[in-house]
Amino acid sequence: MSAPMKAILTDIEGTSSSISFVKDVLFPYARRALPGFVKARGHEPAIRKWLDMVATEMGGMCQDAMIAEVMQGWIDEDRKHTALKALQGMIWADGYQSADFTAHIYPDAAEALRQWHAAGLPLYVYSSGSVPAQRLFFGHSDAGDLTGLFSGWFDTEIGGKREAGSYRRIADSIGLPAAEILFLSDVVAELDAAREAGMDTVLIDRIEDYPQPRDAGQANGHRRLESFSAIMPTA
Ligand SMILES: CSCCC(=O)C(=O)COP(=O)(O)O
Ligand SMILES: [Mg+2]
Repeated sequence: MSAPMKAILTDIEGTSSSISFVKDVLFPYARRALPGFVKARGHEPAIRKWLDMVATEMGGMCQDAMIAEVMQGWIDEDRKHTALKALQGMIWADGYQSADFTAHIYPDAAEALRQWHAAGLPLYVYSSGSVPAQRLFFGHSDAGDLTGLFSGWFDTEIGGKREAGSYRRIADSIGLPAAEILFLSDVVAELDAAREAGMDTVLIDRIEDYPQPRDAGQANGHRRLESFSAIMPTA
């Protein structure tokens, strides 16, 4: 018999929210703004530390304009680099504050998150997007400010999403055995890592993001659902 579910940990892109919002709205916004952002604010310590991290990876001294160009390339490749994600989050803050966009959330996800929270189930986020970017995302979602629904936030500062150790550290930080946490994601490799750490898993396979639903082999033994509605009826 499996352990009772005591908390839910959710991914964002492709799980609670559409891939196309991230790829077609957020990434191009950050790509366009990056050179100006680095030029105007690169001297601020909270920004400098990330630029220096990228410069070190590039082999040492390089001009900020070149660092910005390298990071634009990383955006095109969808690299989940912690420095890039931190800077993207700072850039998106302007976009949300000036109401250039609101963050997409699938209506079934917003509804289920509200129901689970109302039922007393603690909710957590684990995304490659930085924690500040996650807070902005759920704070300015199509369904309003949902930040109050969450008990905690995790990004790649705790470790990569495809590494079992990250999920062990998250379970420790939440203060529950991994077996009592359900992780939701659209990426099988992330679910594999969470399962290796002992978490329960559900593959979210949204038709809008994955027009060719994953078959049982591709799902690699993870329960596969097309929305949040069927995960745990609370009604
Ligand atoms: C929360 S900010 C936008 C999402 C993002 O930058 C990203 O890389 C999403 O990755 P995820 O781990 O949520 O699939
Ligand atoms: Mg995802």
